Amino acid sequence: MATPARAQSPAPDPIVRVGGLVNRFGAQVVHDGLELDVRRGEILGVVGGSGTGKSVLMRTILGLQRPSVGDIEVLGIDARSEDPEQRREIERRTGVLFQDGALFSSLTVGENVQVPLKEYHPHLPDSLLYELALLKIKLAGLPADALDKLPAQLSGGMRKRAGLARALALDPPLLFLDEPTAGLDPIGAAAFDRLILTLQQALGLTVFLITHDLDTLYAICDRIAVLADRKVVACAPMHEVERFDHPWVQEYFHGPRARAAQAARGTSEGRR
Ligand SMILES: Nc1ncnc2c1ncn2[C@@H]1O[C@H](COP(=O)(O)OP(=O)(O)OP(=O)(O)O)[C@@H](O)[C@H]1O
Repeated sequence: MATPARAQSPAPDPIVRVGGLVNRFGAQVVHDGLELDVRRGEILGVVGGSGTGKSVLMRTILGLQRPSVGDIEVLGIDARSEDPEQRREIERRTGVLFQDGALFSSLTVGENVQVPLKEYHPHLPDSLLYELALLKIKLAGLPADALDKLPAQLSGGMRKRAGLARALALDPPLLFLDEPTAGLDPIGAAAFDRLILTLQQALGLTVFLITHDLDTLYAICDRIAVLADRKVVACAPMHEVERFDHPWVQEYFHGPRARAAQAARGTSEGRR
């Protein structure tokens, strides 16, 4: 049985701590006393029904949105801080892949990857910027000739990889991915999952991954955080979460799609 997140023993070495989080939009309460730790080096899958506040949670952790109430610490920094130095430090040490890739459409892929490099290292010579962008593009599994293409000239899967290359530009220890496999065909999605896992293992990344993709959860996530009832109702490895006695969890992890994802893997445990 998965333990409700609130009742868990302290997480070993959390890199993100969220405590007592409340987010309200007018009369709508999205989060109410939400607790979550992200452990250093894990891939945490964040799931929940549509509108349960997964993206709002991510934006709040990144400091892009101020919570109504609550404590948020990212890499030891108070994410609610208005100190520009602290804000910059969080930005520099976190990579984000937004759902649509959020690339600048008028810049080439290489120029997109160079944006954070130029912002944080304004004195790097052009030749080095070029080499670094090329390195990140290759790391994200794109061919070198993608460097000079505009986002519109790439496929959806390649655009995701370009967004990932930009997210990795500053070698962040912490990566946020918002539905990275949405819109990809199953083969492209599986390849993207493998890429995330390879990068996480090779670079020692911690990954906060919002997804609806059961295959992704089964294939690469160390723990799954379930958002429901305005809280994280369970946060545990998959084999524990799928047994959690909550209507949404039961529906999601034991519906026809989940059975198909499990069957595809042969077993739902020991998959990494
Ligand atoms: N800036 C905002 N102003 C008002 N309401 C907002 C704002 N941002 C989010 N919301 C509301 O908060 C709720 C949670 O939104 P959020 O985008 O986090 O959901 P989600 O769990 O990521 O959903 P999905 O799985 O559909 O992407 C929604 O009802 C949304 O309309």
